[in-house]
Amino acid sequence: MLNRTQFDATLDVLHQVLPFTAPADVILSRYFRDERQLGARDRAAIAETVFGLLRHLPRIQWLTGEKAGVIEWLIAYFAAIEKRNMREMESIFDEKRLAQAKDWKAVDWSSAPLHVQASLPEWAVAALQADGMAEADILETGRALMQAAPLDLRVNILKMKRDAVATELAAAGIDAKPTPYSPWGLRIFGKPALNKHTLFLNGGFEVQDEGSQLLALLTGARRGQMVADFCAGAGGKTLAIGAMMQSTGRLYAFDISEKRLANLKPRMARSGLSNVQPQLIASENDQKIKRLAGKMDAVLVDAPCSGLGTLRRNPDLKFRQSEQSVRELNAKQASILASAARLVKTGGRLVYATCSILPSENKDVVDAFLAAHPDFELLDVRELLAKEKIDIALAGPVLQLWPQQHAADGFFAAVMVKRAAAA
Ligand SMILES: C[S@@+](CC[C@H](N)C(=O)[O-])C[C@H]1O[C@@H](n2cnc3c(N)ncnc32)[C@H](O)[C@@H]1O
Repeated sequence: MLNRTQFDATLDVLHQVLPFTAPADVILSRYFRDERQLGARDRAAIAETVFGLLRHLPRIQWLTGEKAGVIEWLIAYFAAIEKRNMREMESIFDEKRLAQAKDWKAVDWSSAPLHVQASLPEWAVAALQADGMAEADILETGRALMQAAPLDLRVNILKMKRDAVATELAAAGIDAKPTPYSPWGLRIFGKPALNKHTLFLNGGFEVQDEGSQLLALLTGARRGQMVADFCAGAGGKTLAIGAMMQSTGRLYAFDISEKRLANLKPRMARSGLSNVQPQLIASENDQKIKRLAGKMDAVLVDAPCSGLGTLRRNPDLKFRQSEQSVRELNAKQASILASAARLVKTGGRLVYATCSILPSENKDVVDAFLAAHPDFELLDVRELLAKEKIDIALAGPVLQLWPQQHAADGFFAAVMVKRAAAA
């Protein structure tokens, strides 16, 4: 149970987070930077409670009713979600609050609507149902997305072998196990501080969810090729692709965000890659793109998306996204994919990817693209991964990862190949 200092700080943070005007992790980092008196244990307890509450907020709001505010939500979180002992709560709450806590602790979730039980936005559940997903599967997905995610690392194969990194981490008391699918992944349970570890500083590994590693792998990028990471951001996937290319050939990292591309620079320096060319573009239709038309062996479109597949890490996205924002993203996704496709040469690969579980951001975008671009053909991801000796259960030719099934974030990828125009 939180002590008084931690409790008051948690309330402060929640008051700043809950308007949902900025990402919760950004607000939390800023708060910790300003409140220097808080020790490591305080910080860990506060962060855990804030993120725990956000994960369960749709359920908590249903339980506490419309008039409730932050304090009631926190009490309900301790009582109904964490099932705290009433005696523990006596040090923080008065009689009236304790009586509420007791009522909430006895909640029966089975009478709640599906989206509440799954702790997902109502519109997102409606979209999954409209696509034919069964109630039990939605519930299972929601439950898996409520869990905290483990920490995955991607070993930089340009510099190190996976076993060697695991051995060195073990020597530092960090237990890292190979991830089930990615040949470069290590999974760590617990929260060791890794950003000061020599292996990290020397570019031996990066923090990257296994699902994200698989998206890079699906580009099939090889030595000496011309490859583009169209929405490179801070380069999580760029770095993985650059290592697949053994730092040869040329790898363009495009993005419209100067700040994100700037964050790629120190990561590139650590990685030892010399084949990456970060390129700021004004939009997906930038002249720089036109000049490179038809030249790429592979193009990855890691499209801007709702992020609903990453709720284990970013639970506030349940509230920061809406039907309207997803509709706007859908238009952007289609436009970016169509533009990025122009870069692909005949026989080249186009990978469209998101970290979403919503059909409108995934297969609907790909279906519409394929219908409008008969020169592109869908490849079966199951065959591509089998060739890499990756044994993964998938329901169809595209990659859709589910946290409950694959223990990864909810990533999506479709791989297409550009065929020669019919004579
Ligand atoms: C899902 S994030 C990319 C994450 C990154 N690939 C990684 O692995 O770390 C999507 C990125 O698309 C960028 N973006 C948004 N609109 C874009 C556009 N029109 N053209 C290119 N990139 C765009 C955003 O700035 C953001 O960095």
